[in-house]
Amino acid sequence: MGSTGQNAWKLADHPKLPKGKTVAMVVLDGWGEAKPDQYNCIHVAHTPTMDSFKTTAPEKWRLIKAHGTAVGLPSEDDMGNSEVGHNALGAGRIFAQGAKLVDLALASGKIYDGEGFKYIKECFDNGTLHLIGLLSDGGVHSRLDQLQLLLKGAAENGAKRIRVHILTDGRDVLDGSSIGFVETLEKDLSNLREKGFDAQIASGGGRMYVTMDRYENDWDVVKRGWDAQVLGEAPYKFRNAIEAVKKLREEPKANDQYLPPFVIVDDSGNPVGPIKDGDAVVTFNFRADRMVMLAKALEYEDFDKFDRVRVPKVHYAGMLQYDGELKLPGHYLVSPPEIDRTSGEYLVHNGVRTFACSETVKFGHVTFFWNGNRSGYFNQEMEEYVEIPSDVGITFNVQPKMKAKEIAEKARDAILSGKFDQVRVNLPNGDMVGHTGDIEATIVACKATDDAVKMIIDAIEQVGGIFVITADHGNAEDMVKRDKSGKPLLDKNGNLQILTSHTLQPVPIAIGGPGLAPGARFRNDVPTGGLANVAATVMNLHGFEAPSDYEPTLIEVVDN
Ligand SMILES: O=C(O)[C@@H](CO)OP(=O)(O)O
Ligand SMILES: [Mn+2]
Ligand SMILES: [Mn+2]
Repeated sequence: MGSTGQNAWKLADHPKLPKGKTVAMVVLDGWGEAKPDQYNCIHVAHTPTMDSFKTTAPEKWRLIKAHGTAVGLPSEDDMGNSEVGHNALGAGRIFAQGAKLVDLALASGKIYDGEGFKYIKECFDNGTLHLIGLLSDGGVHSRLDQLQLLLKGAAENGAKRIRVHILTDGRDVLDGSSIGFVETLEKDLSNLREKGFDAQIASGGGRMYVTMDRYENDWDVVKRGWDAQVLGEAPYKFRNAIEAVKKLREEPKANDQYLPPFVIVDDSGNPVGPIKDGDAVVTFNFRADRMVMLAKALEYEDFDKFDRVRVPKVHYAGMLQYDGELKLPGHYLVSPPEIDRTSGEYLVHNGVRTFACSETVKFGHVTFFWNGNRSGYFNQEMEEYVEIPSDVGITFNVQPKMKAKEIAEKARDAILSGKFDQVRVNLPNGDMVGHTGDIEATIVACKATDDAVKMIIDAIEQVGGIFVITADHGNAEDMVKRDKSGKPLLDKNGNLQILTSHTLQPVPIAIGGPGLAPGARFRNDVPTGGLANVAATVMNLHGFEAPSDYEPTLIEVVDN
């Protein structure tokens, strides 16, 4: 911004909308809009509150885009996700996101001229290059084609010995697709071997059970990965990764997301790629939340979350820097998007007292991602962030109600306390249960979400406030893979192909409450509006104009 002084943060008064109304900002995670059928869990579930917005106040309900270029992703084929979704909601502008920035850096070759690559390259003569990350083409945390380019580029730039530590997906892509991705990677590695490089897969495991925990929900997940990747120890040992994944998937109930950790061993039974002193390590996920914990384990000298046993002296770089505030990791291959001047920061500077809450698995979404990938408060006196501990060690189809009620109660109490102007929550159920692929449980999840929304809008009713209900991307509204005409697809055994991932669907946004000015309604001249238009809308509802470079507001106020 032009000036860094306090004045630069001052927002103009909205000409028509008053200040001082309590605004509830509710994000339903994984709640899109799709045709009603039996695989649309939101449609099947009893959701009278969410239904009523659409039917009783159609001028205060609409759909907005939540995927593709509307949230800074490379193409319209990219489904939405929580990181880019909450970034857009909070920042009010569309930033080229990690997926795109890595594409550009790889295409131009600039990645190899950067400080991060030079740093890891210092180990190439005498050490091994380890690449750790999610192996799929989901495009939410990482992409296989980026890994392939990085492998090729590293080899061309001097890496002689390369070990890949894979995390199987099944959450952003179909369950069972891990085998195909491992086969593709094995082919690439064998090509490299033919050219004289020593390149192999060294370890693996399912993303939800090995390494990719987030927000410090369960350090055991990261420890399992550490043991396999760094120490070369795991309950399962295989000679190659294709065999490993095929065998481990044979266990009843096994799936890609939760495969147990394994290491690849040589003829004598020794692990082929533990991480040692003098090695280089790259975590090739571009998305932050599920890499931060491993980054801490690799980088922090003082670390007490689990016994690392051996802490190798390595040159470590992230694909991106995952946390700008913590400067974590210190070295990275591609600079992250610089998401500055978020609505949260503006509003705090303009006297808006903010409360934010979710349960652990989504806590960082409504704080860290919302605030432009920044941890902590802008102003401790004016903000309170509350984290409700998530259940640990279960898949959420077992507890589909999750902590929706507890989150809603906290929001209700915050609203009724009169201490806050904005009360912001993320309700995780549609997404977290949707990812399990369990349709019955997802229906229960959607009802629990609707009940929670009801509790929050009842509180808003009591204080004469305003509510904004929206979502970050789709998930629960479509649980099957479909052909182009929308017909559910069957696999070769005639079984339905269950969709565990997010979707490309738009999401609803509803506004209302007794504090909403009588003439306020959605404009009809922003038909392509998306998540990034929400921030200006919310600033208006707090009585302010949004900064001029924000995406336009979705609302207008007509004289009645
Ligand atoms: O669980 C996650 O990491 C992603 C899916 O990969 O979901 P969300 O973007 O909703 O957090
Ligand atoms: Mn989400
Ligand atoms: Mn999700």
